[in-house]
Amino acid sequence: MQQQQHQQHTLPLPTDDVLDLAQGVTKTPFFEGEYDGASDATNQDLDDLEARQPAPVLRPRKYRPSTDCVFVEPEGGVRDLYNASSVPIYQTATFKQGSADEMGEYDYSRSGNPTRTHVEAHLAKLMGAKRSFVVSSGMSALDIICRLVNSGEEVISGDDLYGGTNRLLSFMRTHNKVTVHHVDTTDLAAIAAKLTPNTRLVLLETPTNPLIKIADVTAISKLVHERSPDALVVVDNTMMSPYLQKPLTQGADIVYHSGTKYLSGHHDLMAGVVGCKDEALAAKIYFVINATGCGLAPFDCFLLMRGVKTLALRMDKQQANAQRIAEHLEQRYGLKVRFPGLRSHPQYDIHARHARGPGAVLSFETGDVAISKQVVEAARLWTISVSFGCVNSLISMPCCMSHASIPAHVRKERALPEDLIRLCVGIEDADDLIEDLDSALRAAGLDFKA
Ligand SMILES: Cc1ncc(COP(=O)(O)O)c(C=O)c1O
Ligand SMILES: N[C@@H](CCSC[C@H](N)C(=O)O)C(=O)O
Repeated sequence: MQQQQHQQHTLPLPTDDVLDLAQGVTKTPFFEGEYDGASDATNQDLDDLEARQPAPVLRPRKYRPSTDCVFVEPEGGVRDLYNASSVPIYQTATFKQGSADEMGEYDYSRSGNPTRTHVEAHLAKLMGAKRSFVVSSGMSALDIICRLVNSGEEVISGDDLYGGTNRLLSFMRTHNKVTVHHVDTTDLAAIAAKLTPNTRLVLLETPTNPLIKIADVTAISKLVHERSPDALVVVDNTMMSPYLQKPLTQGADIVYHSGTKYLSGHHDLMAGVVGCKDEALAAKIYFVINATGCGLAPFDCFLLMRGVKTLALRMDKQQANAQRIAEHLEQRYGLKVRFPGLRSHPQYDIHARHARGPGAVLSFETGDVAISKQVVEAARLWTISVSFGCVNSLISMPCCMSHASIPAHVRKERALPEDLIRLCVGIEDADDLIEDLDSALRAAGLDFKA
């Protein structure tokens, strides 16, 4: 009984009411799919629907992605007693009950908290998810998803992926008797070769961290669902954010993000986000969150919500800067730059079909570990730091930083270049970023090509 109540209040609240009202008018719920300017129901249709209703109608409308980030559906989150424009931080562990056997919408913040419900509803809309959850970190989000895998089952994942993800999958292999296959996820045949009736998860990063390889989520989802109907396609969408890419609308079953990155945008909190395409999966995910207690704390929910509202603005500036920097490095220095906004990227077309932009993470090699180290250490505006998605620009060497937990021999087997430099581009003036990078490259002995 109590369990059911918890599941209800973590739903994006009256979204279903909204859709019921619009039934027969729109085939495209407002929270599904991209704005394409041409859905079956126009806003005029919805105005007409409203005019025919005896009472005020909650109107589902489709907005463009940047509007979606900042506009919080009034019926989508929590109802605040005082109509606060910014939903307050419900800094409470418990909620009072009217009687011993009747709890209200909330009883205990591990099970649910209004500030959390609010950001979850907003993120569900952005991701095109039936339901979303916010937890204590991106790794926590993946941990919850991995609990859907039983011992004896199999996971297929990339041969290029975040070091912490690799670490968790290795733990599952050694401690939980799960078979983990690492394959090149740009190669459909390589995935097909590992699919069995025992496959439970196909876990994709796209773009991958740090080699920026692109997976064709649509083609992979179709293949996996046909060949291994019990398998779930899970996409780590951290590098793109829901502003640029919505894998649930491309066939994936679950999407997750490190909210520590673009969603929050300022490197002032750790968070993870999970979005599910259906209620059955959502119920399983909610069970694990409540059972293990990794739901995001109220203050961090508030910060995450504040960050999401400026996501479009930040991402537009960051990726415009990244595009200029990628072109500069490729054209002026002749470096091999890995960035899906460059025509030279091997999966440029696939990425362009799936995402609204290239994002703001790129990587390149110098040909020598010592030179790369000199470049990284000579930069001034570019801070040496792990992570990405922050408003400040960051520079790193993945093999000794974010991916150091992958043993050196495995990095070698998977062709992860030790001299790789990763740039995470921020919102500074692109000219300043380029000048600073030029002087760091020059200090390390690299110059414009003749
Ligand atoms: C692609 C990717 N996914 C997931 C994570 C994990 O996120 P968090 O650090 O928030 O646990 C990271 C980085 O940490 C990452 O780079
Ligand atoms: N010491 C940390 C490293 C975090 S890396 C963070 C981020 N995902 C990135 O790619 O830079 C760890 O061992 O997890």
